Amino acid sequence: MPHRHETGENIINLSSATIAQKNFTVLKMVDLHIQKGKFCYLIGKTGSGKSSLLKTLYGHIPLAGGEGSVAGFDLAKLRTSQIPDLRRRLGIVFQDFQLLPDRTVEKNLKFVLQATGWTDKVKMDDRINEVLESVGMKTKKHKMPHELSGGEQQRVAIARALLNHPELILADEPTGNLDPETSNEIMTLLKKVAVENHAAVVMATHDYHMIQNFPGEAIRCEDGNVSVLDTAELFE
Ligand SMILES: Nc1ncnc2c1ncn2[C@@H]1O[C@H](COP(=O)(O)OP(=O)(O)OP(=O)(O)O)[C@@H](O)[C@H]1O
Repeated sequence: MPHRHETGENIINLSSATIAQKNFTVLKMVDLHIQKGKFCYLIGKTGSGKSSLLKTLYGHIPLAGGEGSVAGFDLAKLRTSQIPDLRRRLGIVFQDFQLLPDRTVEKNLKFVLQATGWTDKVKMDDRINEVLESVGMKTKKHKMPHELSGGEQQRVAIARALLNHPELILADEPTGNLDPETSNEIMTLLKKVAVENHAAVVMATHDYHMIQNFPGEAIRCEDGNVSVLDTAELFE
């Protein structure tokens, strides 16, 4: 189970951590240790704190207590100026894709590369082709987001998440807007790119059919606490 591994091998370490929205404590005494390269679900009822936990991990809300590190960044001491550096080490995928609607797939990806310090045009083009190839979208790079299906848009969003070789992909309900068949395709893709890129994945989901189809480990938010379990336990 993920919480038993040594600190140095972990991409996420939370110890006695408090996760809070404004002054409202969502989760407390959180101990969570996720090994590099692990695939982990994040489950729990609506309002149980899944999104708040992910937001703390990507520096959108501050750690409200205890200790925490993500990809080597100390969350308790994280300065605003370090947040872009942290984000560069992570890939983030959302339920609603969040592609820029006014530009092509290629320009969506180029925008991220430029915003994260890339300048060499040939290297940018090569990286864009590489990530689009890995999600099966290379032939669609001149399409606008509205010309793509939901599943295709999510493939592009996954490609975007991969651009800077993340060690950790955080995915908040990435299949929440997709039909079951497309959800399975996206899940298969996420698992494939995680292995290819040696990236860990923490994926929040409500979708128990998918968890049943793709068993694994899960972090569960419940009653203000976090526990780790094997998804097989959910269906006993
Ligand atoms: N911006 C905010 N200000 C104050 N409280 C918030 C804020 N966002 C969320 N909360 C509260 O924090 C708690 C956890 O919310 P969170 O969005 O993390 O849950 P969740 O498990 O991701 O739910 P869902 O599955 O519905 O997305 C909820 O009680 C929610 O009302």
